[in-house]
Amino acid sequence: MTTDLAIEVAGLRKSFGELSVLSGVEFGVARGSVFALLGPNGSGKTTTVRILATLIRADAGHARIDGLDLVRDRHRVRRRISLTGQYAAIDGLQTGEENLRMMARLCGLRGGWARQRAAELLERFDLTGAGNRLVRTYSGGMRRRLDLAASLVGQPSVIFLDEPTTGLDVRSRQAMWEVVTSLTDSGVTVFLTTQYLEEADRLADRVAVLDGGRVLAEGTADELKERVAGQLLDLVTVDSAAFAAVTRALGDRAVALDRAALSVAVPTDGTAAHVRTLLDELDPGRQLLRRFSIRTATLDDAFIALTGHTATTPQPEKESARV
Ligand SMILES: Nc1ncnc2c1ncn2[C@@H]1O[C@H](COP(=O)(O)OP(=O)(O)OP(=O)(O)O)[C@@H](O)[C@H]1O
Repeated sequence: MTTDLAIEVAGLRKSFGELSVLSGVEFGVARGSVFALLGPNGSGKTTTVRILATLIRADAGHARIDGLDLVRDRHRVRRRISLTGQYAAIDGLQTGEENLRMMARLCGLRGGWARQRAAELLERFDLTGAGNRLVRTYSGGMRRRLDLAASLVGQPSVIFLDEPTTGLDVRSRQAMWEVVTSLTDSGVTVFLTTQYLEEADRLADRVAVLDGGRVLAEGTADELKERVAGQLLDLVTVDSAAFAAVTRALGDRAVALDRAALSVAVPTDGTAAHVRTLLDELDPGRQLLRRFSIRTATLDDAFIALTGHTATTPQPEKESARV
């Protein structure tokens, strides 16, 4: 079956014993796009990737890759996908070039062709200069790039990147982002999981927010931000009593609560009239607010508004952070 969706997922469920991790996950990923699955620790991102990469089976629901059913056509699906970040497929005691050449041979390319493919990939991932060095001397960022290069040897149509930049420093993360962006130039579909909202915002054509076993929202990063409102009025209160009073008055209009910083934000259209009305409503005696500023909503704000917590805050802490 041909479809313009590279990945289609419907009603996906998965439990581990008593623990229900996915309870009806649905989404579609357009061919040649970058799709980010965003969610806090333990929300089931890796489980979703492992199901889609045919490593484990879902309890219910179905999924297709390139129109092929994950269960019935498992072997054909496997030839079209690659998964990076999970396997230590790279041998530290070989050079980068040797690793890629070995992969190429495993994919059926012979002598000269394997050498040529390895050289192309080293060049593409900016590793030509390091190609003859043992991989164990590579930095974390170089290893990730080599890992990604290795996953492209077989020319997959869908690439899964499970948290591709976790643990990398800022520069390596940016280098990785450039590489990921360039992947879709050759028509590859990229499915990435991340806890970094900035990463999803920067890379993904579409983002799905996974929490509580379901996709809570799906759209472009801009669409998700608009769910919070285009602009936010940030308010810093004078003390914790004032913070409590202001957040109580805001009720469920409050977003981006930060008790430690005594700050809270509220959606606004940014006009002087609306800002004045809000300030008068929240602080009629003019004693509760220290400062205010207006900013454009971020994907962080959208995430918190949708899920009630931050992307990286584990469950127990999040309860105590609630107001
Ligand atoms: N094989 C397994 N057996 C039992 N529980 C599992 C197994 N695999 C995952 N889990 C549990 O399922 C939940 C979801 O895990 P998963 O790794 O999919 O989350 P995640 O969103 O990728 O989290 P993180 O961002 O921390 O990597 C977690 O509570 C995890 O402990």
